[in-house]
Amino acid sequence: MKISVIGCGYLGAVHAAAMATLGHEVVGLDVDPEKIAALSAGRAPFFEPGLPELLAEAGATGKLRFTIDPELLRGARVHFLAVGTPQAADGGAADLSYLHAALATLLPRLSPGDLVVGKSTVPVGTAETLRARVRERGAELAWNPEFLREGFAVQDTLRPDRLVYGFAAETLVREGDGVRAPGIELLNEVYADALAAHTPLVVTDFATAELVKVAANAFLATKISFINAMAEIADVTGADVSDLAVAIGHDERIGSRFLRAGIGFGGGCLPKDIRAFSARAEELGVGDSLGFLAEVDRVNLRRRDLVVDRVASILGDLDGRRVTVLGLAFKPDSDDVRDSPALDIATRLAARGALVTATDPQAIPTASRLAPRLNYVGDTSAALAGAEIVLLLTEWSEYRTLDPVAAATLVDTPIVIDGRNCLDRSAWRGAGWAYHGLGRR
Ligand SMILES: NC(=O)c1ccc[n+]([C@@H]2O[C@H](COP(=O)([O-])OP(=O)(O)OC[C@H]3O[C@@H](n4cnc5c(N)ncnc54)[C@H](O)[C@@H]3O)[C@@H](O)[C@H]2O)c1
Ligand SMILES: O=c1ccn([C@@H]2O[C@H](COP(=O)(O)OP(=O)(O)O[C@H]3O[C@H](CO)[C@@H](O)[C@H](O)[C@H]3O)[C@@H](O)[C@H]2O)c(=O)[nH]1
Repeated sequence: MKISVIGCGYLGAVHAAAMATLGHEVVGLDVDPEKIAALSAGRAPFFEPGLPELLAEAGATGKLRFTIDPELLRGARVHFLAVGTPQAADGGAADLSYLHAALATLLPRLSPGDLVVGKSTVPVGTAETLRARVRERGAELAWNPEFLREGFAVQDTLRPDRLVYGFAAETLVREGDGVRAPGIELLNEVYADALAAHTPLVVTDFATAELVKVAANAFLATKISFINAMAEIADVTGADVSDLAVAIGHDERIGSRFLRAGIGFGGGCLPKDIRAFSARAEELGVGDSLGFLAEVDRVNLRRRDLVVDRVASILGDLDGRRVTVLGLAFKPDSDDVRDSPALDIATRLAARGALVTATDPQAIPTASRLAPRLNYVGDTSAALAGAEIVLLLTEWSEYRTLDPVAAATLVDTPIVIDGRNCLDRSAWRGAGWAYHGLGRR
């Protein structure tokens, strides 16, 4: 089937390439000519494991094209909207201007019978407001939220753990165990491979589909802030949050995943999604229902304050002190620094006068665009040289497996703050380091 993907960022580029490897004829549209030039040349415009190989595989099919020319949208039967919905500059709500612009570009190029499929994360109620404009063109709208994780985007796209389709409530017809809705066959054809692999499918109305996405992210964010709140308690009681997480995680009702305490969550999704969800609930007059998400956000942001304060309490005056930061991306296996706790901490220490040397296997280009004043060093050993304190802030495998004995010979003073509680503290202490975990004895 011929499909288009509008917006070729972290989500859209992977989606477009993955769809082509599944045999669809795909055109990916973006307004960023540099991104399109890279993708057209088969180069990934950002770091995502497996994406270069996926682009090569898709390129070899001859079925994948990237363009800035919206005319090439014509002829596709399914059009995915995958543009950004960032936090608005003036508050927590989602900025839908990119989505509206993308739709305005698409509408005149739609043909009757086409299906427009929203993938972007949107406030509940958005799809309903967009549908009339799509219907005027004789096309239909579906909402199909995306759950991929950066760092695992390729496998999550090809083998999602579930698919959710949202349709206008009045078009949904339930028959026994099945559901009919206009456009559902087109989506089933797009996802034939995943469906054949028995991927669970939930077909529902727009509002539920939109809510599933933000509810999932709100739950994940809450889980992280919960364990970080336990880390705060552990800090004052002498308990160990890592042992606590293992112990509560053995209860299958709780589960062991997403219970890693540390400097908290960041990225282009969790922080802005919980704020947009809260803002939308306020608009709907049910702000109190999500009041806890403001606390989830506060706990999360306190983690960054905690690390900055701890560095200050260890070093005393920060002015001119040599601080080395290992890791800038919001998580390992990504170059994404959107709302990265690591970059935020590094920047705040620099603002307080520290001489921050920062390194990351992939995120130096993205970080240096946002925070040009840090001293960026590509090589880990060079970054460690002469440090008065080392902060591990993104748990890339090369940092988790650092040899503490060798590292100790490079620094000025062997003090480490393990912002992700991922180091073997006995080994580090054994090598002479003053080890500081977060919520760990
Ligand atoms: N990144 C993820 O892991 C992820 C996962 C699930 C859902 N989402 C959601 O998907 C959406 C996209 O996120 P992202 O991380 O890919 O963002 P992104 O910023 O990486 O990509 C968005 C792309 O859209 C392009 N764009 C903007 N306006 C356009 C227009 N009018 N026409 C064509 N292209 C346009 C931008 O140039 C950019 O390349 C967001 O709503 C996000 O919340 C993201
Ligand atoms: O136990 C944990 C797990 C994660 N994190 C942090 O939480 C953030 C988000 O991590 P993760 O959820 O793995 O990354 P994303 O790629 O942002 O993915 C989330 O956001 C996407 C965009 O909405 C969704 O599609 C995914 O399902 C959802 O997991 C990162 O800063 C992690 O360091 C922790 O601090 N502790």
